[in-house]
Amino acid sequence: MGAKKKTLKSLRSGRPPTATASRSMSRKASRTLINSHHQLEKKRRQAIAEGDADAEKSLSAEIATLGGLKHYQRASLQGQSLERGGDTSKVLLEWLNVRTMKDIKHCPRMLEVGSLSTRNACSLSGFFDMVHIDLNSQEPGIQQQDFMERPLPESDADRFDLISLSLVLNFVPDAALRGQMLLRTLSFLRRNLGEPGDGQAAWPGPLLFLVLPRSCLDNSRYMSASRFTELLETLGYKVMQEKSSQKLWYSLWKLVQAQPPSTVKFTKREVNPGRSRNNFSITLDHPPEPTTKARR
Ligand SMILES: C[S@@+](CC[C@H](N)C(=O)[O-])C[C@H]1O[C@@H](n2cnc3c(N)ncnc32)[C@H](O)[C@@H]1O
Repeated sequence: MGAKKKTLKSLRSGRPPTATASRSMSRKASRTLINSHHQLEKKRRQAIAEGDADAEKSLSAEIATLGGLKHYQRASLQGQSLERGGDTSKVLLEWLNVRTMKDIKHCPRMLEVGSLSTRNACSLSGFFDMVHIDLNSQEPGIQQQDFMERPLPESDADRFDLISLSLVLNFVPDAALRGQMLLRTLSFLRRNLGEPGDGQAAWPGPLLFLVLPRSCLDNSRYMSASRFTELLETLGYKVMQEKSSQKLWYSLWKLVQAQPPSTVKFTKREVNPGRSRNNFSITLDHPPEPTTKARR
């Protein structure tokens, strides 16, 4: 660890206010840890799907040896500052436009799924009534909760004007679960934006902010930007903004359909053949066939 500690100062100086990792690791170490965690989680889910309890136990032990989700989150925080151009919510705030936000009389309610910090740009802006959740909370202001287990809202008071899924979909280790996560956003967004003229008309929502590593769309055998758009449009979203950085793809979607689709069949199919490509994919089988098992 001695050699790694030498990099501590430079890492800290490059870190945005959201990133408060207590111990730094090198850029290479954080990238390796993130990749290993994703691979092991994927294998663990496969073991669960196949009912292989021994394999699941040994993969869980390997994940624990790596430091588990807590260590992964620490690496992700460093990733924000080192490689990804900082806090992704800065892009969302730019798109929403400070002037517009100041004109909105109601305070838009925002759900940040996969929250590592309560001090990102959106949280500090004061424009939002924020709810932060994560599988593993690292701060008192972040509820420890699985979005997939969050009770479905009973009224608009429990719903949101904006949901953020920044680098969360790619964290989910299973293609079918990713589809379910996107589908689930529909239940958590407010569709009724109030009477025109009451100040709420300026809010452009209901909105979904999505960030993915570019490789998920640019270099996957089973996913591409057009295929992803096809799925989001099937769910009732329309793209409002999108941009790419060197490593990430940012997008902002507006929910434009009044009702969720009654059926969706979005299957895994090869769209970009090639040996060097990755296997990122999203599938959705809604409503699920009774015998269908979640599988990549
Ligand atoms: C790579 S980190 C991204 C964090 C941050 N949003 C960002 O943009 O850097 C992914 C986070 O999503 C969280 N996460 C994944 N699935 C989740 C779920 N179903 N519910 C809540 N949080 C989830 C993980 O615990 C992890 O902290």
